[in-house]
Amino acid sequence: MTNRLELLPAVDVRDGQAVRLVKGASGTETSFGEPLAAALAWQNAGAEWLHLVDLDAAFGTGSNRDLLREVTGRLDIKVELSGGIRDDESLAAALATGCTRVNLGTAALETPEWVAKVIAEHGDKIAVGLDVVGTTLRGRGWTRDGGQLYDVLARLDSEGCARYVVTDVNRDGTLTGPNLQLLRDVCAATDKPVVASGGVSSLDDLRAIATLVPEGVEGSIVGKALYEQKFTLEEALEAVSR
Ligand SMILES: O=C(O)c1ccccc1N[C@@H]1O[C@H](COP(=O)(O)O)[C@@H](O)[C@H]1O
Repeated sequence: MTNRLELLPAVDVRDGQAVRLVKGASGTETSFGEPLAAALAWQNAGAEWLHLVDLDAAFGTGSNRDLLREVTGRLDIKVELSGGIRDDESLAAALATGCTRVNLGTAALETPEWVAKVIAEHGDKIAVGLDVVGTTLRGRGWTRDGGQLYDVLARLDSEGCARYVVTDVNRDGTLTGPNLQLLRDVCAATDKPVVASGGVSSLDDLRAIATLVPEGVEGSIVGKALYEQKFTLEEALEAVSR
């Protein structure tokens, strides 16, 4: 595990556009233009990772698969690919993009046997997104309850899941700060690295998340704060470099 907090700028794609949502709610989209342009901007600003999400696939309203494959193929940086990866076919397509890892959400709640199988087959190419309201997991575009956080975490740990992407749904896209207690609690419950997601609004938020690196937080996704220019990616990378 690295000592420096990794930053993963997010490019969430809906209907071919880079968007940000509020609390993951469909219909709250603000559009930020071409996904490839956004991704290349983060790469050019020094990003080592991109968190790339097919929101239509997550919501079940369509697919941006070809576009996400093109974006991933055009980047030199590591890509965490997410949204709608729920079976052998969608997993094979996601991995074939050349992404560094995929992030599974709904599947971990609805098809646990399949997730155990792909964890065994693909190791650290598989992360699981634990998207929570309180301690209740949400799936299907964060519209349905899907079990209890610590029960599912214990199950996935026992199956060898390599990493968790933990999102506080009620903070996501709100610029209200990360849920540090949730991150601490998840880190206390697992030895596996945790990527924080949801709520980052300032460089101080990133510095606060960085204090949790010794507890197991490996990285942080940054979305709306970058798009709304609360700080630049260069400033963010500098803030977590010390
Ligand atoms: O990132 C979002 O804003 C988001 C909002 C609503 C639903 C999903 C969202 N993001 C990503 O989608 C995966 C889950 O996709 P699936 O359930 O596997 O199809 C989730 O982990 C987030 O990374």
